[in-house]
Amino acid sequence: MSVRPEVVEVTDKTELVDAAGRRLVETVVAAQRDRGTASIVLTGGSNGIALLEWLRDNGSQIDWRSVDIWFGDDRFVPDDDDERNHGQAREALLDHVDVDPARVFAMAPSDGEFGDDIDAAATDYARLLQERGDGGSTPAFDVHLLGMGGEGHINSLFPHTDALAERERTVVAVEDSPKPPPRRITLTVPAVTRARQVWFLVAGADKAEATAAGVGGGDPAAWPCASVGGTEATVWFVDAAASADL
Ligand SMILES: O=C1O[C@H](COP(=O)(O)O)[C@@H](O)[C@H](O)[C@H]1O
Repeated sequence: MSVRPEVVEVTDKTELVDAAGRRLVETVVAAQRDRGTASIVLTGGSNGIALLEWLRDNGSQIDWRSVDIWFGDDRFVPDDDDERNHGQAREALLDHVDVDPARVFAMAPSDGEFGDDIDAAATDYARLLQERGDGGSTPAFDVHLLGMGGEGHINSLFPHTDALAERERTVVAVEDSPKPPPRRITLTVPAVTRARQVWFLVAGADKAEATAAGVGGGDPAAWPCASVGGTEATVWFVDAAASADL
């Protein structure tokens, strides 16, 4: 991990979303003031989507026209499938604020332009990241949001998998995710660690062991959450139950 993680402990999930939401508004507004633009990598999962709902109601200080929206992972299923992180993000936020559609970079669904060719879809997302990367393999995202599973997975990077071990490509296809649906596209460790700030949104007692491993520097092959951090900040927003083992 690049920088020492900061832990923001709150009581429950409502406070967690509120704390992360307030800080995200501040961070995006500051980036837009300093650089004229901002970039956020969204995550799926319960807290990631709750945060987007919070932003829908409380994010009016953000100039949504000047934000690039990326996805940390998505499920390779048809576009109208409820499992799509992109569809959930549209419903929670993107359809309700003034984002520039040309700056919302969804991963291809299984009925999109690449059809069922998941590798072509993953390769194309890597191409897009590089194209917008100002000479780097990806943009230096302002904030990469991450949910986390009880076994420590982030994006679709699961313990002891080739996707987690990837150190060259920024985006890979996953054909056998242990959590359904099995086919996914995900940013890899080299992509996540390009972010200025990496934020974990974690609630629930079933995440306490993984939280302790992530914050405390556990084995990155066993605990994907321990394998990433931001170049400027790594922040863990955790509720009381998830922080029980810290
Ligand atoms: O499969 C996924 O799960 C994680 C965590 O989800 P949660 O509901 O336990 O918070 C999520 O971060 C990831 O984007 C998603 O594809």
